[in-house]
Amino acid sequence: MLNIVADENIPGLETWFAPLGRVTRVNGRTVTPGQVRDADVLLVRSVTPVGADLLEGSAVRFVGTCTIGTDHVDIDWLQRAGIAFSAAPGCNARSVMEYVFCALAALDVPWWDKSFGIVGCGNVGGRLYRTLRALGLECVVYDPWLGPEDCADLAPLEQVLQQQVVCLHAPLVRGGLHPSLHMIGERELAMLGHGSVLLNAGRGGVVDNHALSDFISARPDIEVVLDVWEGEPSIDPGLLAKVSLGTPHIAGYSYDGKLAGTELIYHALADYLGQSASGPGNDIQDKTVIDCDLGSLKGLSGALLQIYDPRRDDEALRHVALGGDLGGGFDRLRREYPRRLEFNHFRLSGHGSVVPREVARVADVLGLEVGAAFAVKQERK
Ligand SMILES: NC(=O)c1ccc[n+]([C@@H]2O[C@H](COP(=O)([O-])OP(=O)(O)OC[C@H]3O[C@@H](n4cnc5c(N)ncnc54)[C@H](O)[C@@H]3O)[C@@H](O)[C@H]2O)c1
Ligand SMILES: O=C(O)[C@H](O)[C@H](O)COP(=O)(O)O
Repeated sequence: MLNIVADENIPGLETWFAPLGRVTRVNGRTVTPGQVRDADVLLVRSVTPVGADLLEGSAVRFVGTCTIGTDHVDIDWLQRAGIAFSAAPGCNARSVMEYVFCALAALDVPWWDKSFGIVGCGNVGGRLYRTLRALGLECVVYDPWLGPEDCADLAPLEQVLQQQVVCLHAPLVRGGLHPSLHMIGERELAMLGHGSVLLNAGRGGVVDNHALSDFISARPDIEVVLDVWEGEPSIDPGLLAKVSLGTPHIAGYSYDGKLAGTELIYHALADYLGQSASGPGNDIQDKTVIDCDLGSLKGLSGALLQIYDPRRDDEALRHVALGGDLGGGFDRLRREYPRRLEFNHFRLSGHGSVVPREVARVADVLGLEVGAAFAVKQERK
C-alpha cells in the first residue's frame, strides 16, 4: 500500500488521500528525515523546507505542495533526484484578491476611487489586475517576465510604486535574472507616494522588513498592510506594532482556496499513479445572506467586512504578541483558522430597496450576488 506522509494542516487530508494510500499525519514545521524515510509520497504546505536535508536517502518518489508558493521546495534537487513534484498554482488566488479589497475596506480606504500598482502579475496579481480594470480603475503593473502581449499596463517599478495603492504579489526568488528577495528596500520604499497604501501578500522576504520598520517610523502617512513577514512564524513584534493591519499569512486561507490546493494535488498524485479518479468533491454549498446598505460604494465596502473582516485576524495576532509567544501564536492562529468562505457564497440583501446601478455593477465584478429584494436603480443620464 502507498505510504503517504502529509502535513496535518492539509484540509480534507483523509477524505481525499486515504483512497490512494495509508496517510500518516506530521507537523509540517517540525517534520524530520526519520518521519519521511519510508514514505512513497510527501504532501506539504508552505512551512516545510523540502530538499536534500529532508529527503536524501528516503523512499519518497512524489512531492506535492498544496500551495501556490514553491520557495520552500528545492525543485532543482527534486528533479536531479528523480522525484516528481507538483504545486497548486492559482488555488487560493481569489482568496488573496478578496483579502486585498477587505483590507482596504477595513482601513476605510475608498478603493473604488484609487490608482493601483501591482508587483508580480501571475495568478494572484493578474486576477487582481483584471478585476481592477473591469472596475474601470487605473492600474499599472511591474512584472519583469511579462511583455506587452501579456499585459497592456506594464510600467517600470518606480512608476508602480507611485500609485495610491501598491500591492505586492511577487514570489520569493533568491537568484536568477530577476531576484525578488528584498526587491522593496529603503530606496524603493522612499518612492511611495504621500498617504499611499503598501500591501504585501506575496512573501515576507520580498520586502526588507528592517528597512520597512524604519520607514514606517519616518513616514506615518503610509498605511502598511502585511500578511507575510520575514522570519515567519517568529516575526518582528516591533514591525507588527507599526503596521496598520498585520495578519498571520492567511490572505490565501479561504476554505475554498485551501480545499482547492488539496484537490489539485490529489489529481496530480492520481495522475502520477496512473489512476483516473474524480475525487470526493467538496462540501461548500453555503449561500449566506448579508444584510447591508447598498446605497453607495461605501456601503458595499462595509458589506465586504461582514463577509471577511481582516481586523479580526489583526487583533488576534496582536493579542498573541502580547502573550509573549508570537511564533507559537502565529502558527496556532493559522492552524485553528476559522472557515472563511469566498464572496460567491454570499448574497447581499437587507434594508433599503434600491441599488444604484454602479453599486450593482461593482458588486457583480467582485463576484457578489445582489439579492432579489433590491431593484437596481436606473440613474438618469
Ligand atoms: N499571502 C498568501 O496567503 C499567499 C497566497 C498565495 C500566494 N502567495 C504568494 O504570492 C506569490 C504569487 O502568487 P501567484 O499565484 O500570482 O504566482 P504566479 O507564479 O502565478 O505568478 C507570479 C508572478 O510574479 C512574477 N515575478 C517573478 N519574479 C518577479 C520579480 N522579481 N518582480 C516582480 N514580479 C515577479 C512572475 O513573472 C509571475 O507573473 C506566490 O509565489 C506566493 O509566494 C501568498
Ligand atoms: O503559497 C500559498 O499558497 C500561500 O502562501 C498559502 O496560503 C500558504 O499557506 P500554508 O502552506 O503556509 O498553510
